[in-house]
Amino acid sequence: MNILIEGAGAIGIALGASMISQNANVSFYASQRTADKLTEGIKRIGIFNHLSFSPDSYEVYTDYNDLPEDSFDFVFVCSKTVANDDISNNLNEHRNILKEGAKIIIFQNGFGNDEPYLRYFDKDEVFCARVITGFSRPERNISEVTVHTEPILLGSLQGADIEVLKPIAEMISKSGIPSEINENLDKFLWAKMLYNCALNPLGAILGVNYGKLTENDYSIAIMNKLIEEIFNVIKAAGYSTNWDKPEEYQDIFYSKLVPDTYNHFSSTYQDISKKQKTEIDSLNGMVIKLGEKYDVDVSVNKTIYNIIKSIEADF
Ligand SMILES: NC(=O)c1ccc[n+]([C@@H]2O[C@H](COP(=O)([O-])OP(=O)(O)OC[C@H]3O[C@@H](n4cnc5c(N)ncnc54)[C@H](O)[C@@H]3O)[C@@H](O)[C@H]2O)c1
Ligand SMILES: CC(C)(CO)[C@@H](O)C(=O)[O-]
Repeated sequence: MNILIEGAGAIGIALGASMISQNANVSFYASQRTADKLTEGIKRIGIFNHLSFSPDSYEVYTDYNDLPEDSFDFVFVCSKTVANDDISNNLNEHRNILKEGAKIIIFQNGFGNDEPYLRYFDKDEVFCARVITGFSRPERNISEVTVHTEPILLGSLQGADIEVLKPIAEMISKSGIPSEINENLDKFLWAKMLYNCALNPLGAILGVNYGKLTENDYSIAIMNKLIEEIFNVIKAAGYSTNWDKPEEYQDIFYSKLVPDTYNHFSSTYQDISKKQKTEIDSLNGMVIKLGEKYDVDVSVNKTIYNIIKSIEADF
């Protein structure tokens, strides 16, 4: 099985190492800086078993024109969501690198990340994943698995047959990180959206970790309003979650989800600290887009979104 990994970052390196451990042929598309570091080999460290591979175990490309024709069975999209326009355009322009029936799997936070790819590829060619395993990259060629809550879920937001993803879920699991296919991926992605949209931007704006946001009535009031608006959007757009009412979600949010991740500083906070564009368009930005489409009040999400965009305006 030949796999192209788009984005050799924290998730990309970890999944690349996982797939190599299962005898897949892995190619990374990477920036020149990362490609240079990948000449030293790659490692997956942290929780679960450790994996280490020499540079002759994989290929690295920095130019689409060098990718071999008629090669890849799967493309794993492991970049930040801001790169989706670029990656989908490039995959379309260089379709000849894909084998007949090749599948794209998007391992990103947020909702609707398949949309840029669906401009060019069919519904049964573009899949998504829900990842709540944490990864960090202490060095450009090393990925550390830092936390793990639930299996990596693979599925479709377009109702496509997901049996084709089974070998991938099995290989990720056999590599040591639990993974499953799931018919209701939208439910799980919306659950992750509720969590990330409530916590990430507010934590970034206030410069605090997740836990701190639950320690005063003012930030709690903002998060509750964000959660309410997202529930209304989910309903209006015809999706659902495992909770009927915002209050049911808020109960588990304050009693379990946030305490379990109390010390975490959101990826939005980390992006802003590095002065790089955040994934806000795929998080609260997607809530706003759907809210406007279905005529749902999303004014608090819009205010939070506008603050993040104002901060980013200088990057
Ligand atoms: N790290 C985590 O713990 C975690 C957990 C769950 C979900 N996610 C999601 O996974 C995605 C990737 O996160 P990450 O932490 O691995 O990010 P990262 O910044 O470590 O890695 C992203 C990589 O993509 C590369 N890239 C940038 N533009 C590109 C382009 N146009 N084409 C190809 N590659 C490009 C970057 O050079 C970088 O190496 C994000 O959507 C994130 O929200 C991350
Ligand atoms: C789990 C996590 C690290 C990635 O989805 C998230 O909470 C974030 O965005 O920081």
